[in-house]
Amino acid sequence: MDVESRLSDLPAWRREGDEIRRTVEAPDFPAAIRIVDEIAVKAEELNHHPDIDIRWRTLRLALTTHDQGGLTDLDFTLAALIDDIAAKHGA
Ligand SMILES: C[C@H](O)[C@H](O)[C@H]1CNC2=NC(N)=NC(=O)C2=N1
Repeated sequence: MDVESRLSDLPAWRREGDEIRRTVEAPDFPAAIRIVDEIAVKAEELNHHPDIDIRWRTLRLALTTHDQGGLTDLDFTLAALIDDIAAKHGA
């Protein structure tokens, strides 16, 4: 897996060890929760779940594939979906 080349298509994400991470700044707290709610739907569809830290309107998201011991295609697929959801909510 060429992580750096996959990340070049996802400029909001950066690698931190075995994870990729991004911050999402929502317009307000309700929007942040709506973003989390939509991410939850995709996470269930993919059976792949981000770590999410919610602080007022700031979300910190981390993706990795624990059961494969590192980053996989699923992490980059979910990252792109999260970007779409965030953009749709003005984040
Ligand atoms: C049993 C089930 O497939 C695993 O627990 C899945 C669920 N969602 C997951 N999500 C993430 N991010 N990493 C995993 O390794 C993972 N494993």
